[in-house]
Amino acid sequence: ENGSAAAIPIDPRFDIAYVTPVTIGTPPQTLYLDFDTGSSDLWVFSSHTPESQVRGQRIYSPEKSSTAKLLAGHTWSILYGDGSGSLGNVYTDNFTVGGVTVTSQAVQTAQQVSYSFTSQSEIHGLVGLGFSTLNTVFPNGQLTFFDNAKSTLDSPVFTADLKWKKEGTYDFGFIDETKYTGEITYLPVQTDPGYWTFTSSGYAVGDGAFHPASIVGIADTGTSLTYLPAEVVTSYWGQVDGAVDSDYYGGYVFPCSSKLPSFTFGVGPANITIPASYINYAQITEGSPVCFGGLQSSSWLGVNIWGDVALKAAFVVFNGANPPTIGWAKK
Ligand SMILES: O=C(NC1CCCCC1)N[C@H]1[C@H](O)[C@@H](N2CCCCC2)[C@@H]2OC[C@H]1O2
Repeated sequence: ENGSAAAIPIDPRFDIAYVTPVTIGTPPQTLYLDFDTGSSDLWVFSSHTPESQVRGQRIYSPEKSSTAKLLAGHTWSILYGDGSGSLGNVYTDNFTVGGVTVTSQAVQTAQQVSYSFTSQSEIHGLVGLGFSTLNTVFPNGQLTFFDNAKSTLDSPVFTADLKWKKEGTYDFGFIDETKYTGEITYLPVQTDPGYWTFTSSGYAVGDGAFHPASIVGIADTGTSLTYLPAEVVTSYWGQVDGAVDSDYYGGYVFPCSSKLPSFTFGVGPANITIPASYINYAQITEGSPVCFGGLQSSSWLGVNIWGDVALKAAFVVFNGANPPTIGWAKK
């Protein structure tokens, strides 16, 4: 059975993250979760989360679900690249997204969440869509929703059609031809250690010359911005009046009034162009004349990350066949 579900920006001002409605248990409990191709744990705020750490989030209460089963002796603990994290225990239960149901999905219930989760009332947990090798459940790692659902889908794929300051969609099991233009270019995926890792064929700043290069990076729906090698982002921000790489603000900032070029990245023989407006990410604080860039350096990270700023410029196919591939199309 295929499915389709909304990807809703959690903030009307800028795209920090996108959440998608899911139902868990019997009778169904609806939560809004952050679908994250950069991790592989499905965890939720729950009746096990201390009240002091819950601030407006919906919670999953396994004790109210007739189909919930404790996965005895299993725990989990995850730390994300931004320093946020959570930990807890594990149930299995019915899990449905956009009409696709997995009847015994591992649902990781949070017993602790870090402050950045507590402070985001719109995110009620995460659905990891990375490879199941990254799952942190101990002693037995659990399968992602996609890995569990794959065999029931017409095709072992899911697609991301994220949008700038608008609601997009995640589709499961099929490729909706109305959501993109031209051809989809498929690239090989390196599945070790478990991210959707691919190699971009280069970049161009605005209308400038295309620079062939091999940029190895991960496609990460759970990361707001895009992080690329220093020489790439330096050449981009060098074209923006007043742009500086600020230790104070933790990245490239620029005068909100400055004109930004677009950014094009290669996908095989094709390319995707990120409009300048997507790279004018957000004012430092409400009303500030200082703006924070959507393109930042990955030099401190050790990995290049194609986050939402890049993904929302494309229609992206996460093909879970053997071997997996990733498809990119203009839209
Ligand atoms: O840590 C990363 N990415 C890193 C960013 C820095 C550079 C390395 C990658 N992604 C996380 C994201 O920040 C979290 N956040 C929660 C609060 C609202 C915004 C989303 C959310 O939880 C896990 C995942 O998504």
